[in-house]
Amino acid sequence: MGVTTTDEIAGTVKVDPERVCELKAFDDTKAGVKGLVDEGITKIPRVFHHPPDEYVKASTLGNTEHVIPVIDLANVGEDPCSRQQVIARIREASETWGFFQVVNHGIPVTALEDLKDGVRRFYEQDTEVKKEIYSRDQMRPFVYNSNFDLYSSPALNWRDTFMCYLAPNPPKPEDLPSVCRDILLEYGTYAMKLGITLFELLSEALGLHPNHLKDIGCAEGLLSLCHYYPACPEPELTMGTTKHSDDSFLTVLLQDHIGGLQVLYQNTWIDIQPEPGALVVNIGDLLQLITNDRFKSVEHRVLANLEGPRISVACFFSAGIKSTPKLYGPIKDLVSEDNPPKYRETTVAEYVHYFCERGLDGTSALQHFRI
Ligand SMILES: O=C(O)CCC(=O)C(=O)O
Ligand SMILES: [Fe+2]
Repeated sequence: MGVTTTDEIAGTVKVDPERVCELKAFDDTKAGVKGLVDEGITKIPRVFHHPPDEYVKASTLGNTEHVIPVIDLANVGEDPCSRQQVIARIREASETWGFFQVVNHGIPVTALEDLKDGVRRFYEQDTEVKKEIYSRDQMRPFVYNSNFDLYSSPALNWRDTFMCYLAPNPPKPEDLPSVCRDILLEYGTYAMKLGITLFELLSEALGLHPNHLKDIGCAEGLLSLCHYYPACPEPELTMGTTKHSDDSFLTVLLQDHIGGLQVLYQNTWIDIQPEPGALVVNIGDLLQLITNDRFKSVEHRVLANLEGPRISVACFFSAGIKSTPKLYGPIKDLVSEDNPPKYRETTVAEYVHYFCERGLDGTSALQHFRI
């Protein structure tokens, strides 16, 4: 993994030793972005500066016409008529926005609140306790650090994150911090159940057998990322999360009331308004790949905010990446002579490795796999 920055004049990529020192000094504090805020800084370090963005914000256009759909899953199990309506809305959202929100999704609202509280408790515990576990060792069952792509991305994000795999092998309770252990494991069980329901509905939306996506392993692996976006003294200079699409098949995201999550639609940033009790669902790159571009993995980002901290939990459904040598390419039933495969086959491990090595640089990893 190289340490690079873009030389704007020559348009080439070069190593900047001063920047490398700044990155290392920040990493060595092991206190993350929250540590900077706790110190009381009023100007953000230059490694967090992002170039100005080229797209328009819908909110600045006064545009209320673009609203990501909120879909009620209350009766999908019992009533065939409402199931068909839900499937139609999911199909439309997945083909256009790549995003929708769900309510009455089966996860109790108390569990969502408990999870956000647990994540907050983790970040707001004593810094010395957190320093002990701050690490970039991806082999650990629980990995806490700031900016997974610290040494490869062109600009840092105003965000700290911890991650753990909740499936196929849930972590041992003793491998998780006691402040959020029980709720993380409980949420993992709920998220998996919801994921299976969503893959059934998505399979039907594609005209496939309801079990198709589950049977090919789309829900085998579940990775959770728990983000903490501290309040930022200069939010207009940086980003909470750089523009990216997800490397999963599907992502289920819990966001709090602060807002700042935006989706790119026709060169315009559309806000995903926080909806109490709702979960945000988005199509990932791997689902776009196996549906041969029918479902869209859409770029999104998170703005830095003045009022934070903002807390979110993203659950990524993928194959069990460490184990499976299985190849994924466009599903045979979805291709034809008129619609030939647009992607070569890949393993999930290869895809995720390529995605993570590049870091969030604002471009899509999918292009690399296009035929
Ligand atoms: O924090 C959020 O709302 C989104 C995070 C995200 O996009 C991700 O983890 O991939
Ligand atoms: Fe994402």
